[in-house]
Amino acid sequence: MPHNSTADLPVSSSAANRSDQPFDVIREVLDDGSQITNEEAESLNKKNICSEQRLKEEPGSESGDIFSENGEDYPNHKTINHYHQDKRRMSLTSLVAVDPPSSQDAPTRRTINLGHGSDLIYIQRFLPFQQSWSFFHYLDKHIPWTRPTIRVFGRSCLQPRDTCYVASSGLTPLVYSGYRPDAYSWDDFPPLKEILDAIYKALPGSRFNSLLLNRYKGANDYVGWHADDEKLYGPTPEIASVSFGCERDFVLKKKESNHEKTGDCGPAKKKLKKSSKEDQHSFTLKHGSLLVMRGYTQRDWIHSVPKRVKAEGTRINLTFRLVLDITKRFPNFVADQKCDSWNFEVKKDQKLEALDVSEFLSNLLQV
Ligand SMILES: O=C(O)CCC(=O)C(=O)O
Ligand SMILES: [Fe+2]
Repeated sequence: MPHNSTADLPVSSSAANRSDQPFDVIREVLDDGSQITNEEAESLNKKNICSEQRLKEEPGSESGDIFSENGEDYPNHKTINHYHQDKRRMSLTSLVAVDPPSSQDAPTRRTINLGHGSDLIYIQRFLPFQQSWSFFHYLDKHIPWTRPTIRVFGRSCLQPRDTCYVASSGLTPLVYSGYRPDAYSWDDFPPLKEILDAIYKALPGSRFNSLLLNRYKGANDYVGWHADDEKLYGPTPEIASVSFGCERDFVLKKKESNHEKTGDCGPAKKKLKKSSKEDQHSFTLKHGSLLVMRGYTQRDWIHSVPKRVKAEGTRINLTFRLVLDITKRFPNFVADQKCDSWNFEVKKDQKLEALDVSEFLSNLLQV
């Protein structure tokens, strides 16, 4: 149910101390030893195919996996592949009974400087492999996924992926592509707090109060070129993105004044100028990984998760964001607008007095 409760986002919880223990719902499912159905086996098999094969690039897109670690993945993939050979007889428990992580699996953290105040952090093994599958199954089953009709460049279309929105109460609502999702409460999905606690450990000092969830149900689901530069996030939003399930490519491209736009409704215009290498980065987001976009990344770059023929399995992505409270104090700032023109908007608001301006700016800079 959409939330209107007073429950607010906890900054930390006891869950932080038991991040290696999957939550109860999942443990019940995994420990029951029941025979796996054909459908489950098929779905898990697809995930495995998806994560083991190198994803084929679509013609025209440039490859440069700046985050892959020599193509290595979790060593336990072999174990899973073996179980898949006789999928009718294997149990769900066997499927996830992977080797405990060794010291080689320790998370590695990489910072990628995109220049001009934009940067990324990538942690490939942010959450343990097995626990990540537990999160995947929980989210796949318990999140009330919806596939809304959105408007992009004047056209209505079905959003090419499932979505759900979770946020603390009382925040400025999120509106994108003419769609205003109802916000569910964090209390409705306790595992999300565990994931958030893990993020807080990795990013001390960061704060998030909203979460956009996306589910890509196969190769044809995607997110078109966009930047998460809505005004409610301020000019330098930090966005923490956690991925589960099928690996998908994530492509970042530097904004051009006349860059082509595709959005979620398909191509609109042919590209005129070829991007240089530094202007585009393409890489694979692994199961259990964390990607953080910071600084001016939303102002200066656009990103997408393109269709990929071989990406047959389901992928779930969570993007944690901080909604600033500026629109409560300054209702002239409409959440649906993009923030290409922050300075202009500030000057244009005749009602802003000197004191207001400093309050406005400190609101923007609040973390
Ligand atoms: O699925 C992803 O990795 C990205 C999702 C995204 O860009 C968004 O929700 O704004
Ligand atoms: Fe995005």
